[in-house]
Amino acid sequence: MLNGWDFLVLEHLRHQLIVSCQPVQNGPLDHPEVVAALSLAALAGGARALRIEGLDNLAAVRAVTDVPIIGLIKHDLDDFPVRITPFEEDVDALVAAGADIVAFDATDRPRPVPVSALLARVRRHGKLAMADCSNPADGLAAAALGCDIVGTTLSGYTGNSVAEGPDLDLLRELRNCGRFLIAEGRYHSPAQAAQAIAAGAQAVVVGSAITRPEHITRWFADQIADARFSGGKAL
Ligand SMILES: CC(=O)N[C@H](C=O)[C@@H](O)[C@H](O)[C@H](O)COP(=O)(O)O
Repeated sequence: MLNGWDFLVLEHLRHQLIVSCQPVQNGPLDHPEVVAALSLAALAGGARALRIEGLDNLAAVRAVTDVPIIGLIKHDLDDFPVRITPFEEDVDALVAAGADIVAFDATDRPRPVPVSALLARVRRHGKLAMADCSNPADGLAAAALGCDIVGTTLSGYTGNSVAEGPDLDLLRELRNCGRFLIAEGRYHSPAQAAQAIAAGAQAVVVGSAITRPEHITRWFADQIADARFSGGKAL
């Protein structure tokens, strides 16, 4: 059962845009002050909330805005494939740095700490829990455990290659999961974000298409290269 404040946070996000401000790692934008600036730019454009990775970035963004922040920490672990907020200590640190919502990997993959323990830790802090899922089974399991938010974040990222396009079918399969459903992952155009809402999402997270100019530039460059060589002959 949501408390009054959490209910208000989710109502604030209903059918709204959330922008993930996660610069390309070690790229020219990968600095807390730049993440804070990207966040303010996203809010100026109509984002209702932000998704921020890393404690320094989170603290820098918390210092400039009161909007809801989904916080996460990515680790590259030697022994486990899960990356997003795998440890209870990560939850504590994210809350201390200002996260309102804590996102963690909720896929059915080997992990150092069970999803239930991460959820319990988020609960202990009185914050909202977002389960980053990859398929219907993950989403339904996270919903049954009591995660407040189910996200499609990890669809297409648990196999050997990254899928093309957003997973609208997963939204359709989870639209009745009974939790606040967030579309996330490869929403690269406003039209696709609108399709997510039509497919049952209650909010949409967009990252790369807004805050990773390296990726956006590559999409343009690749399309132009395709046009240059279309039909097998150079223009
Ligand atoms: C798979 C994974 O680690 N996803 C991460 C989760 O926080 C981010 O790298 C993504 O940028 C984010 O999910 C937004 O997605 P997109 O950038 O496609 O709009």
